[in-house]
Amino acid sequence: MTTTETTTAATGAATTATATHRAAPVPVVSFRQVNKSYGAVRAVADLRLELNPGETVALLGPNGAGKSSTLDLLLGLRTPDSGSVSLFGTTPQRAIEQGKVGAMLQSGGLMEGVKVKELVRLARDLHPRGRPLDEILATAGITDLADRMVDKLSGGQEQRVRFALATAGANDLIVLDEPTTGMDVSARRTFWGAMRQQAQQGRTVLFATHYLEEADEIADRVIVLHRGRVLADGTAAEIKARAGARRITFDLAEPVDHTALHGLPALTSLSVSDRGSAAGAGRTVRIQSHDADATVHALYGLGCYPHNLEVSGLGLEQAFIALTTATDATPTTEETAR
Ligand SMILES: Nc1ncnc2c1ncn2[C@@H]1O[C@H](COP(=O)(O)OP(=O)(O)OP(=O)(O)O)[C@@H](O)[C@H]1O
Repeated sequence: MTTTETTTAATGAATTATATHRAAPVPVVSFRQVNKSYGAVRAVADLRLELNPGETVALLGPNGAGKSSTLDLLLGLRTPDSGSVSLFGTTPQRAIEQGKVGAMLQSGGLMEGVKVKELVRLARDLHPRGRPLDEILATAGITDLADRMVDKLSGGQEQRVRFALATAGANDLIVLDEPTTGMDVSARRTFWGAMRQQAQQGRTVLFATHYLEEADEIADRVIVLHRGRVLADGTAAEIKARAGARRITFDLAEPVDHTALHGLPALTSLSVSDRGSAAGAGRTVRIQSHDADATVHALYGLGCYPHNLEVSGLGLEQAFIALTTATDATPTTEETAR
């Protein structure tokens, strides 16, 4: 909090006005109109983004959307062509030197010829605010791997060791690029349990993932990147609502004219399975519509008698597909200009 005192001399008397302002918290991460291209490929385009203290944020996007490039810029591993990136109000390099950032990246092998505990101890000793070794091993779920040689680890175990290295110090920001790739279901559960603990201690967590259920379950904010831009930014519920579409499922006992179904209003997709409905006969129809009321109303107008009718919102996965495919259908500014 900042207090500003203003003293005004008027008619020989001093008037003191005290104004109290609440200082805006310094964002943990700030991207200001950042651009990054590799030759002709525009990987990050006019990216504006702020992360606030304590947020757990998922970065989603199809292959090539710019997720890894964004994380590389954030960590100072790449330099923007224009715009600026800051962490905790300073440069990425400075924030990392101060021990504020832990990262778990996709690339880069682990040092070989050492035991897991030796590698983790080294990372801990290099950190300005290293955590106790036993605690690091326990939170990463690798206590039983402590004496294993690093080159004898499975892919999923390696990922857990990478996580231990990323959390070897008391970081304020943890950055994870597809952290659970190669982990089985149980290792994933343990991993996210550990991650939650980190978030509950007030740390900001940013992770890129292709597992949409992870984003849905873990993140309190989801950022969808596409073609290097932010396509959607909000809670998972907001992203689902933003995609707008509803899913309509029903069974039909009688044969159906597919062309008539395709003519239903507000349709974004339609599939008819003739292999028998859930009830054992007929066919199951699955529709995505951006106006479920209009679609269902018209369905009755076709003389259809749907059974087991269900109308529901989209899951994050379908919302993600709806959002990104809608954008794929829209030409970019550069394409329009051609
Ligand atoms: N070093 C590089 N040289 C040339 N092009 C690159 C380089 N790194 C990334 N790209 C390109 O930049 C774009 C963004 O890549 P990036 O790896 O950031 O995407 P991503 O969202 O992380 O993808 P994925 O989900 O496949 O990991 C892609 O078109 C990619 O081919």
